[in-house]
Amino acid sequence: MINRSIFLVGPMGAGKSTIGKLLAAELQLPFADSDKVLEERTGADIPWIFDVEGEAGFRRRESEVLKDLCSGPVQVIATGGGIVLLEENRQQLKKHGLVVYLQASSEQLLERTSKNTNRPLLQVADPRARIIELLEERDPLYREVADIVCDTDHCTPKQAALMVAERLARDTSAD
Ligand SMILES: Nc1ncnc2c1ncn2[C@@H]1O[C@H](COP(=O)(O)OP(=O)(O)OP(=O)(O)O)[C@@H](O)[C@H]1O
Ligand SMILES: O=C(O)C1=C[C@@H](O)[C@@H](O)[C@H](O)C1
Ligand SMILES: [Mg+2]
Repeated sequence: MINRSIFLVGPMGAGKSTIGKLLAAELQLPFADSDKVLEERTGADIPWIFDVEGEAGFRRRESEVLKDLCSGPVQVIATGGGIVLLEENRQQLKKHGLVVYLQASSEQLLERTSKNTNRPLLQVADPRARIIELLEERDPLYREVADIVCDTDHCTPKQAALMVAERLARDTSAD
């Protein structure tokens, strides 16, 4: 039985938002996306927030959103790729959720993030190098919080959602 929210973590382009929606439908749970909640609350999009308030301002807003989502109803929650950077966020995730790390190779991440410009941290001359650098820094943090790790390189979003649902059913069957 799933009695805690399911948080999807992982790098930009791992598919947290895309797979999260499909997973929520599969589990018949509501869906929330922390990036979207943050944008709605702020009344501005992520590039604007980074421009005006810097990454530190964005991270403050992100932590507030996470706290509220953690005290809300049980649902599937796609998080932002940098949610694991702050220790207090990692504690919240571990305490309140079942955490799924969606993994993908840097090549896949590059391909999946190259189609739009709404990710400020990737608006650099060499996004491939940035993706590798972020992955090196963050992979241990995603693993630290994860109950389940799923590789999404070789599956469609639908297949990935079904794979996560199966893993969750297995892992929560003893609860
Ligand atoms: N398993 C997959 N196979 C192929 N394409 C995928 C897969 N998962 C996601 N995509 C595509 O990659 C793009 C980025 O996915 P998505 O926005 O869900 O990533 P994200 O993890 O939420 O990233 P961010 O941290 O920036 O919010 C989308 O166009 C999506 O359709
Ligand atoms: O990986 C990150 O740090 C980010 C990922 C996105 O989901 C957004 O939260 C924002 O673009 C920052
Ligand atoms: Mg997303």
